[in-house]
Amino acid sequence: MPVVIRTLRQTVCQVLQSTACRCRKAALPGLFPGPSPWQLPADANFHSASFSETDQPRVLITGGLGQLGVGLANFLRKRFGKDNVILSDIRKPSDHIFRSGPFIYSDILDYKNLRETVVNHRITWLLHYSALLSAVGEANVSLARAVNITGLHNILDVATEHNLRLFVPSTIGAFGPTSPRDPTPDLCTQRPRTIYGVSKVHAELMGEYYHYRYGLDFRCLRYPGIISADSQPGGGTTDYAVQIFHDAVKNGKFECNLKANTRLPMMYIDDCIRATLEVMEAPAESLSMRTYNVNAMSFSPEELAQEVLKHVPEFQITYNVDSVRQAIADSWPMNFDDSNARKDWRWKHDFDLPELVTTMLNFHGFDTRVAQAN
Ligand SMILES: NC(=O)C1=CN([C@@H]2O[C@H](COP(=O)(O)OP(=O)(O)OC[C@H]3O[C@@H](n4cnc5c(N)ncnc54)[C@H](O)[C@@H]3O)[C@@H](O)[C@H]2O)C=CC1
Ligand SMILES: CC(=O)[C@H](N)C(=O)O
Repeated sequence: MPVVIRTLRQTVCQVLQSTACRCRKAALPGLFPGPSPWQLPADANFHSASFSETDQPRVLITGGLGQLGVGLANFLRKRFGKDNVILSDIRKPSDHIFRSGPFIYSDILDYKNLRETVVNHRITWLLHYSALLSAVGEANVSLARAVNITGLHNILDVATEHNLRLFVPSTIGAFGPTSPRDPTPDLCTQRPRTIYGVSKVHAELMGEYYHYRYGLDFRCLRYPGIISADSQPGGGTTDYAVQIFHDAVKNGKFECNLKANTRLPMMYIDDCIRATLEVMEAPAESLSMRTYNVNAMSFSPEELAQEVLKHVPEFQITYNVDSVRQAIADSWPMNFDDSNARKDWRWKHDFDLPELVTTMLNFHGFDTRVAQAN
């Protein structure tokens, strides 16, 4: 590119950036309770430790005692140091979790408490995991609305106020019966019919709005159903794919609450946690979007049962369909198109169905090598 054009381009960019900066400061007074950095002179923005000030991110995980948070904290602690990753929740942690690294009480509905936590612990990354999932959300819509929507507003405000990098997981549940289901691309109709799905579409849109309007470093992945061995699911539609392994090993049989041919996108927890760290560490210029589908595999209960049967020959599956969960599953994607994540930040899953099944059975104490040799 000729030097003159390059210089002109840089000048235009600088002007645009300084205008954007002024707009952002002008727009924010009044958005946050109490004195906010935006109401102070620019050089007095002292209470957010920016990335350049610290070697490692200082991470806060909200809703960290659910299915995904503890595994995520363990992974991030290996990478960034134990004391740099704080797990938080409104529930009481087990002794083991309490001893394994910093844990604090934090209710996302209490803005002052959230702000105190971010300030006192000099947080730079916020991974926001608190939520009510699809099935429990339908059983308690007003609580789901409060936690998933009002709570998210607090998270967006505190993250913007303190210049945090913010990760909010979305879900296959952010799509609905009018979305293309096989496959479901990143950008398409999203008209979910659960409070969970509606709140997640809201989170995606609000996060992107804050990104474009205030410069918030918002990053979001739509996870498929996540399968974990050492943590229990919190009341979702894909929970059967975790429970089946416990029951196969313990009782040799499993009663499934979805129909045999209900196909849904799924992922092993190690892939999910790695995807989360990878998108958090991706250079901003590699992200052509702020909300990405990520996927690993798709299967139905009968296909999962067939794979379990290869290792546990006496295994039996029966079906007792839960109409609420079935209606939800029938409106969700069957296959998830995550080609943008694979292209932009080189997402690649490690676990397909056979590896998932052997890993889960081995974790539950079932020796798959012995079973296959017999
Ligand atoms: N597990 C999965 O298959 C998938 C999970 N996700 C998302 O990942 C995130 C984490 O999911 P899970 O760990 O499975 O959820 P979970 O339901 O197991 O855990 C959620 C946690 O949020 C906490 N919580 C509830 N109200 C709170 C409040 N007022 N303040 C602070 N914490 C509160 C609960 O105590 C619970 O420990 C959620 O946002 C979920 O939507 C997305 C797709 C799939
Ligand atoms: C896929 C999800 O978001 C969750 N596991 C649920 O089933 O609600």
